[in-house]
Amino acid sequence: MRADKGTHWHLGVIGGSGLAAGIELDDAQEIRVASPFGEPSGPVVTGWLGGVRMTFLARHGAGHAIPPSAVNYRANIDVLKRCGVTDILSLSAIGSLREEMAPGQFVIVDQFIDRTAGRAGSFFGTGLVAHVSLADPVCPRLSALAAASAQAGGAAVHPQGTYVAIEGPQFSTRAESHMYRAWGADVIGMTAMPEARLAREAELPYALLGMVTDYDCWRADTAGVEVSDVLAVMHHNAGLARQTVRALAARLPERRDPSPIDTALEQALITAPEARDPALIARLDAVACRLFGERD
Ligand SMILES: CSC[C@H]1O[C@H](OP(=O)(O)O)[C@H](O)[C@@H]1O
Ligand SMILES: Nc1ncnc2[nH]cnc12
Repeated sequence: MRADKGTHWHLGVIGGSGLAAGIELDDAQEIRVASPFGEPSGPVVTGWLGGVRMTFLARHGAGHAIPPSAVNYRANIDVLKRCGVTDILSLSAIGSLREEMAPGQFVIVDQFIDRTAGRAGSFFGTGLVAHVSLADPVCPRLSALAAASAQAGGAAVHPQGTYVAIEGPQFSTRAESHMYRAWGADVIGMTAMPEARLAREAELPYALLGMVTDYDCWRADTAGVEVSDVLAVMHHNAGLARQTVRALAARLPERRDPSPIDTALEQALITAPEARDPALIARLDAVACRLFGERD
């Protein structure tokens, strides 16, 4: 049995630092969704925005209790898929590694360097091996729509940027910050990996709207990052972020045409059918429902 996404959008929104309160939705319902991958960050809020189905999840849980290393990224992506989400927009606070990407501005991230360690980074494993392509890790369609929506709301938007994901929870040293710049990274954060790679494994097109909150610590005359600075900018920007999501809902074409990412697993599975682990396949009832059966 193969589940199709059909032609309707169902946008999943993951809200990061300063955005736990979420987006106001019509007919909103808070639902606890169980996942075979463990506890998600919290209940989802699902409803409608301008006629578009939307499901929101606060990445760090209520009251920002979950640090970046302890976010259960697999469960979060799994429950969004289980809710029927077709695409994911991630909202994140980011530090800037470039003069021209100033605090208060938005960056539509299109590449990643992953410096995280020890996070569960795949839904697959022994008994079902999959290698999805991550060359182009974000969805160009959703990214372009998010950029246009942010711009329409008056935000200064950089349409591209490379995000280095650090393990945290500490901010970087100045030496690290200089090194990431030399590597070609433009912005820095602690959460987009493995979130983006898991979204790809779940065949969910993913876009990241980063909100610059600080200059990290590479500038000689700038003090190190403080959480209070990040939250002050986010507080200021949260309205613009919510406005961007509303504008995005209005801008989505009536019909959702298929994306190549909807079938990302098609060429990725390498384990022979007879060597596959039924228990692992059972856990993939949502993530790989298109290949292994409908969700109940
Ligand atoms: C509060 S500063 C550091 C914190 O902010 C970012 O979170 P998110 O990506 O969820 O908006 C960053 O990645 C760190 O987790
Ligand atoms: N400078 C920074 N480093 C890591 N994560 C961040 N989130 C916001 N600013 C950050």
